[in-house]
Amino acid sequence: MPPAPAALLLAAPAGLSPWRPCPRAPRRTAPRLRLRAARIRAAATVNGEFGGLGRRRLDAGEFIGRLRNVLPGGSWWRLEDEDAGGAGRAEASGATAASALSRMWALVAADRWVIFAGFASLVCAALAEIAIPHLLAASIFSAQNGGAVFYRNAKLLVVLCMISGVFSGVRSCCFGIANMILVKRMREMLFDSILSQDIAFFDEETVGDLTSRLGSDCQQVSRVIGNDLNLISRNLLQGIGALIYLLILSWPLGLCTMLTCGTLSTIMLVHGRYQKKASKFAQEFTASANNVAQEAISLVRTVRVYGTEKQEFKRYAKWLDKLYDVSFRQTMAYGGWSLSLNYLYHSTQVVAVLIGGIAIMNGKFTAEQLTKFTLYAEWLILSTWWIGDNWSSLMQSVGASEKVFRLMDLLPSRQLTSKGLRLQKLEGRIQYADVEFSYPSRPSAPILRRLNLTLNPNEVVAIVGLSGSGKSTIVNLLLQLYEPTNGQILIDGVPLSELDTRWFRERIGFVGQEPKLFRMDVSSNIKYGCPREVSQEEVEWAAKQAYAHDFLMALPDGYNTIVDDALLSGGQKQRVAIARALLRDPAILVLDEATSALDAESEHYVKSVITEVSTDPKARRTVIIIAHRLSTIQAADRIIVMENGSIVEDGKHSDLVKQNGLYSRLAQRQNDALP
Ligand SMILES: Nc1ncnc2c1ncn2[C@@H]1O[C@H](COP(=O)(O)OP(=O)(O)OP(=O)(O)O)[C@@H](O)[C@H]1O
Repeated sequence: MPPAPAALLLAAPAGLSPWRPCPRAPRRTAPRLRLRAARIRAAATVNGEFGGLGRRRLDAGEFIGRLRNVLPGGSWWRLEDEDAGGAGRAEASGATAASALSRMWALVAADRWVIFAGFASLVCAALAEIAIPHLLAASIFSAQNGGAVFYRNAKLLVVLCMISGVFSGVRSCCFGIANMILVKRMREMLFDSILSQDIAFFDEETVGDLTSRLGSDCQQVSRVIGNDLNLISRNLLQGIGALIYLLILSWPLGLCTMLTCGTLSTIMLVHGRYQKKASKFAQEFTASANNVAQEAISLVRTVRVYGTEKQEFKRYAKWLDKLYDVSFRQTMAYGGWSLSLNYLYHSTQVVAVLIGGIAIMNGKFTAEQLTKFTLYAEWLILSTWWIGDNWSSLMQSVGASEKVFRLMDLLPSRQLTSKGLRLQKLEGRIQYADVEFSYPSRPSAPILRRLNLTLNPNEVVAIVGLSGSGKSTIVNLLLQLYEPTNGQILIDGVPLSELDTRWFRERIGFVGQEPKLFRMDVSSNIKYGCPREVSQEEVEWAAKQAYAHDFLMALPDGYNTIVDDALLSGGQKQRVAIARALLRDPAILVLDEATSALDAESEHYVKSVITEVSTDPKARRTVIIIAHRLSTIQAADRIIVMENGSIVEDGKHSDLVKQNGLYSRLAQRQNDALP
């Protein structure tokens, strides 16, 4: 028996059987796998309403219509879903099994010796195994006629069993190793490709989807070499050997068996193609279920506070239901395939015994020949069955591999491939010249409109404005997370796009609105991404500068305490992030001041940075502060006021207050809000 559809097993949470519909989401409402008009009929069939078992009696026409839907080729089997992403479309333009396999071969080609050794063992084991039924029958019948031939046959049988055992073991090991190599390389390349994409890519893709490609899809592909190809090759060899033997023994009976196998192969191809398509849907649904789970778990505090556990469960169950639906059809298709096999298998046996028996009675065939025939016919049909099983599994893996390969084929971000200029020294002059920008995910919504702004070296510039006015976007462009749609940014007079991105980023310190920490110790978090080797003293120096040293020393293991995003308060995380930025001694420091809760904690620091840059010549650098609390940035050299993606005011605090414009209104509003 082949394993149950893998996507189902991978996606189903512990305790929730993948073979049962989710109890909370009745099949009547939740699953929206639209198998065209057949959906309702399909549900009726699954629920046992088909054929008069339900409450309403069906007339003959309706009955025949429904029967036609569930028969092979009927509309019940059609796989379509509006929410299935590219699954349906991918099928139309999908790569063939051959091209997917050649891609996989390219990944393991460096270690081809393992595969060659596996195939050599496979041939030896198959040759030994193919001779076993012949010798078995010969031994049994030679026992009737005396000892010598029987003992010779028995010895040969022992030797063949040993050869088959040893080479089967080597074969499994080699293919298993090749498989591990394939999955490891695939995951490495996929992860590398994902990490090298432009940030705009991550605006469109979801974390759950991408981790699903890395996890379950790669796992599904892992069966290709170790299981599918290995077993298909073995059974193919054995099947061909058995067929030749049968034709030599009796060509009419051999042809009869061949006919059965031909029919089985046709059903196998249709079944394999169906499984391939179904597996793509299962893949999409698994990814969507993962996505919901990932989102709900990462936002579990919000979920708890708003009491939306049931809502989240329903969202998750919706995808599980879809997965169930598609897996149900996969299982039914597999059932159909098994049914055809059993039927054809037993018919062949009966036909062979009937025709062979008549031939024995007519003296044209011996009992030993008929026994050998039956053994090899069984072998041939079982080989065809196993090839069919492994073929459908192979098709599922090919289906799963297509999206993985498509992601792997994405070109890396130009920033990571191009070698740009490295200036002798970064002075810190930043010019935005006629910069226009809209986010790639919303190209029709202009965010920055012909922005012209110059920041001089060592100047402390604060950017203020209403929420959504484009303040963070200005910084995003400087950090090269996105590129301007029009215009350009110049750094010390050189277009930013011509600079070596890595070199430039090493000279920028950035503290975002919601700094993230990695799950590692505090020291490593502070050192993260630092382009030079740093000592513990330097780490502590940076922490002191960021007013983080005291609370870090109070942690259970001080600087060795393992932290992550959930283990420190927002303000504490921000101070660790500030220490991280300062440790680089950046020529340009960017502080995207957090809104609301963090303001009080960051205010003190922002003020001290401004004071330090103004008074300490060693600390001088270009500083950009995106500020929400205007009281923190009064001492800045310049304040830029943004509205709807344009600069509407530019000057010192004292001048802007007098202008009676947006800044003075904002300042007034904040003053009024103070107790
Ligand atoms: N990745 C993105 N994709 C599409 N639109 C975005 C993206 N990031 C921001 N935007 C949009 O761009 C506009 C400007 O956002 P931005 O974050 O620059 O504003 P902001 O002035 O920094 O706001 P806040 O003060 O609330 O942080 C907003 O309308 C926002 O919805």
